[in-house]
Amino acid sequence: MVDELWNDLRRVREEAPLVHNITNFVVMNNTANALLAVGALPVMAHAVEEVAEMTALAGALVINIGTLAREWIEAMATAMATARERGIPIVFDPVGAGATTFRTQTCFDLLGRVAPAVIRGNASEIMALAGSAVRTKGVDSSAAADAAEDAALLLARRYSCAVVVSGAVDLLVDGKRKFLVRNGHPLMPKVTGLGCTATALVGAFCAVNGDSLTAARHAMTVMGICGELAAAKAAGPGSMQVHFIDALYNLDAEQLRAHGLDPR
Ligand SMILES: Nc1ncnc2c1ncn2[C@@H]1O[C@H](COP(=O)(O)OP(=O)(O)O)[C@@H](O)[C@H]1O
Ligand SMILES: Cc1ncsc1CCOP(=O)(O)O
Ligand SMILES: [Mg+2]
Repeated sequence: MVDELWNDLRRVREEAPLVHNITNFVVMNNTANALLAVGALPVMAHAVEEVAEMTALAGALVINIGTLAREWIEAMATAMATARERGIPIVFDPVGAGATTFRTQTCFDLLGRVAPAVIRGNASEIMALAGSAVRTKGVDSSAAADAAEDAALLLARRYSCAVVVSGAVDLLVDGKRKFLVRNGHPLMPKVTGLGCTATALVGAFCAVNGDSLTAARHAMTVMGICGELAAAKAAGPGSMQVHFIDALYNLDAEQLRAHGLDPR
């Protein structure tokens, strides 16, 4: 796994795929910096007048409903339709699904029109999309990833896609395969937007690897290892964010091996 991961990371760095993000106001800056640090090129564009053109240029489309407003929904649907026509992978982040009817219903509407390559959310969000009665506090999960395994499988079958449930241990399924990613650090959920960063990195890896589940596994492993490397230098969430970007930029093959990848 380590060699395949390294190959994908090198491809991201060499090919610098454009990742088109329709994402939330909270994380636009962190996400763009993380994509640049890993070697991809970010662009944030959400005007309905330009999204089709922008998506057509991209290696991956990331749709994130974190600060949803009605006028964005048409832009998201248009971008997703363009991606489908052109075979561009879509990665979908249902931020806060389950917290409000607007968020949950919009996810159903968008996903019902165009299925993504990958859905990446926390356990509460994935359970909400699967119809489980789950209490969710805004954008943070109230459950561990393993509690969402049945929900993840249901979504993987419903949309024929890969599903990533993030948490202390990430769970990844696509209906046929299941992977766990154990890397990571408890400081990570103390930095806003690292879930959205994970989704964007899944987009960057999907741009270079057509096997969506493998691409997602590689991205989530990179997230976890960089979280561990950053936490070793951080004094708290503020410096964690800065060290995380540096760790993404500097990540090398030796660090990947030293961080004990789990081949299951
Ligand atoms: N307690 C934890 N220990 C280690 N890693 C974590 C922990 N919680 C989250 N992570 C990692 O932080 C990143 C963001 O995940 P998460 O916090 O679940 O997303 P979200 O912000 O969407 O809720 C992922 O890479 C995940 O593996
Ligand atoms: C706090 C917040 N509110 C709306 S979007 C957002 C960012 C959520 O980012 P993440 O899910 O990556 O923590
Ligand atoms: Mg999130």
